[in-house]
Amino acid sequence: MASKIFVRPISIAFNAFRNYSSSSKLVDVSINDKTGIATVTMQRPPVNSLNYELLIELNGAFQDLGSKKIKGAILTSSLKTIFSAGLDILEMYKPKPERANAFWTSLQDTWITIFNTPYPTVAAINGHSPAGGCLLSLACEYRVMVNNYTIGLNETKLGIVAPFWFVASMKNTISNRESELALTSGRLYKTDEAFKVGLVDETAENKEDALAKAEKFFSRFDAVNPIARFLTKQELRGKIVKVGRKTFIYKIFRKFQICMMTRI
Ligand SMILES: CCCCC/C=C\CCCC/C=C/C(=O)SCCNC(=O)CCNC(=O)[C@H](O)C(C)(C)COP(=O)(O)OP(=O)(O)OC[C@H]1O[C@@H](n2cnc3c(N)ncnc32)[C@H](O)[C@@H]1OP(=O)(O)O
Repeated sequence: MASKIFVRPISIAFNAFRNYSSSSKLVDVSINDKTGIATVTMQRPPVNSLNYELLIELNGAFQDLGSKKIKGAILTSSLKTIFSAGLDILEMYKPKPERANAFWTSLQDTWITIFNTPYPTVAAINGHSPAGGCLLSLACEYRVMVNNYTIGLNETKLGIVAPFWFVASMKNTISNRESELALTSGRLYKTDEAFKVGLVDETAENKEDALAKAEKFFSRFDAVNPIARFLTKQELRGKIVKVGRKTFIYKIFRKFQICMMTRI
């Protein structure tokens, strides 16, 4: 894993991004050849719920962008009022063990990929973003959210337990105290409330405003060496990924979750 992480920022320097655009069924990726900014758009109506196929496409999209010379990537949604409704409930209802295993692996891989990108990332949250939707945005480095929607890790309200890497992602963004209050109560924050606690970094009037603010974020790094930037990001985020990926506790927890899911 370490070699993969260290090779990427060097390889991106030798790849061009010009005129890149790719659209699969569930995810659209476009790169603006003037700004070098990529936009990854989830497009799985009605609510962008995260099933195995969407996660695989998302993971692939963010991984592919690692081999292009981009300034940064924005994650957003094609839907009018939903960023993502979180994990697809149908994936968790009486799944076959193999599917459940593949699903959980794809979720964690996607989180790790986005959390670890060598390039800067922003979530332009243009709609509701509960649970797994919130997790995706937390994996990005910066969040801009359109007014009057909701975001948060509401798992306890659903009677389920957020995996500890969901919790770690929240604690990487807001204080331990606020995370405890939010997670134990399953709180969904309105945009302005999320802004007050730092769960989102900026608010926006609409999607266009959110995209414009997201683009502006990347200019902070105009005078920053991209490799130094990435290694610093790794220094700050690496431990969380290691805990999420490797520990014995994680493996036990995953078995427990899959076991629970296959029994419900
Ligand atoms: C289930 C037990 C598993 C136990 C496993 C143990 C542990 C695992 C923990 C893992 C952590 C979990 C993370 C998650 O992400 S869980 C999912 C949490 N998501 C939510 O709570 C969101 C639920 N949805 C909503 O709040 C709303 O739908 C909305 C996103 C705000 C949109 O509202 P609105 O625009 O009014 O649309 P509708 O409510 O009418 O929904 C439209 C159709 O979409 C279907 N839908 C909604 N959410 C989901 C979803 N997460 N998965 C699949 N389908 C979803 C909804 O049923 C409607 O379908 P219909 O048109 O056919 O009725």
